[in-house]
Amino acid sequence: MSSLYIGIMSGTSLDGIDLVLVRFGPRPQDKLQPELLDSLLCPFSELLRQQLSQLAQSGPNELELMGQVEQQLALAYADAIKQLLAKAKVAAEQISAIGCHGQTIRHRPYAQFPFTYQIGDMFRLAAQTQIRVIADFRRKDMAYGGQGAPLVPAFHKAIFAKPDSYRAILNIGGIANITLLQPNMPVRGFDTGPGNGLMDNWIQQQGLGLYDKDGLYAASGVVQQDLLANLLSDPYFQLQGPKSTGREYFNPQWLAHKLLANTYAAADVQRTLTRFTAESIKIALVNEAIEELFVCGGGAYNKVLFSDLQQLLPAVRLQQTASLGIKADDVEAMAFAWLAYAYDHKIPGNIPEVTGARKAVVLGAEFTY
Ligand SMILES: Nc1ncnc2c1ncn2[C@@H]1O[C@H](COP(=O)(O)OP(=O)(O)OP(=O)(O)O)[C@@H](O)[C@H]1O
Ligand SMILES: CC(=O)N[C@H]1[C@@H]2OC[C@@H](O2)[C@@H](O)[C@@H]1O[C@H](C)C(=O)O
Repeated sequence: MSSLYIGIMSGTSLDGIDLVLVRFGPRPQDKLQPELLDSLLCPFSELLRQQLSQLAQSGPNELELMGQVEQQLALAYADAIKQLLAKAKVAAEQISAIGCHGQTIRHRPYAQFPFTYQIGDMFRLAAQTQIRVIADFRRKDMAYGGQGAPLVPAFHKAIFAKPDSYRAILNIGGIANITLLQPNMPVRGFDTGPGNGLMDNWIQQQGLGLYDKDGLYAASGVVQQDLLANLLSDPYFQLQGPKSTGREYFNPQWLAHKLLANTYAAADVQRTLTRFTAESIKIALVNEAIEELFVCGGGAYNKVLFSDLQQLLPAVRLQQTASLGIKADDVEAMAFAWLAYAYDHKIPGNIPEVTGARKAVVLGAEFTY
């Protein structure tokens, strides 16, 4: 019998909760394509968004705040799941499991004792929904010496790889990450650097909204070449993979440091940040003979960013993942539904060449109701 899974992703953009309902075939060895049945985006309340943003950086009273926010987040996830089930007209009993990423509030793969924290009380989520939850996907990879990220490459390989074409999948969320699906080669993948995160921060600081819809604000500015060169001079871009990063590094303080004593027009900064994301992705792909690049994550909708990427990668056919049947918004959440399915079928969820782990392992832990 086929089985239904729910995937939940709330990522570094802090825009809200992405959910999908997916049907998987009964036996992984049949390699049936998963069927995306429904999806939903539930924005965070302004208070929860602010609290999560606060927790993503060091500050006073963190532990107390984290305890409170973990519970609120679980309730927000549970509410979002109830909305999805009602929309899809599916009962909780029909769902095999929820695969939930949780909310990253700290990711320190380069610390003396590397660690990564994804919060959200998964027992509360299971109790509220009466559905078992598979979560905590990153820490086992880290326990085997990996970075704990990115994890989506195994899913990309399972559903997007082609034997005769060099495909790459680019996720542009708050942070951007790439998966390289080169025929007859181990899958590679890593975080390329900032995605929309710095652009979101900047437009928010100008009081012009939460993000630059379709890149319209960036389109009103001009790329400042000296600022662009300064941004690209960060050593992260020259590091070889495995590598991963987050908001603890590429954040408003990082940008403020780069802008020091300069008085660029605000729209020019937005335009330059957009170009910067595209240029940093180009650096990551410089020696790769990619034929097709599929873009997902909210950044796929930024028209200026998309056109910058196409201009910088003229030999590559650039498309959104929608052309492969999965909307840009749904890919990451679907990956977490797949990781829950992989847990249930004892399929490793990490790729050692990607994360740097010593071996491939089944990721996640089960939270029962
Ligand atoms: N129409 C649009 N135009 C421009 N940007 C958009 C549009 N829609 C979404 N975005 C951008 O996409 C972001 C959300 O992307 P997404 O949900 O993929 O990120 P995330 O999952 O939170 O991050 P990550 O993948 O790093 O964990 C928004 O914050 C915004 O910057
Ligand atoms: C620690 C963490 O939450 N990392 C996220 C983040 O958002 C994008 C990029 O940085 C990626 O490494 C990862 O998410 C995706 C889902 C991943 O693990 O593949």
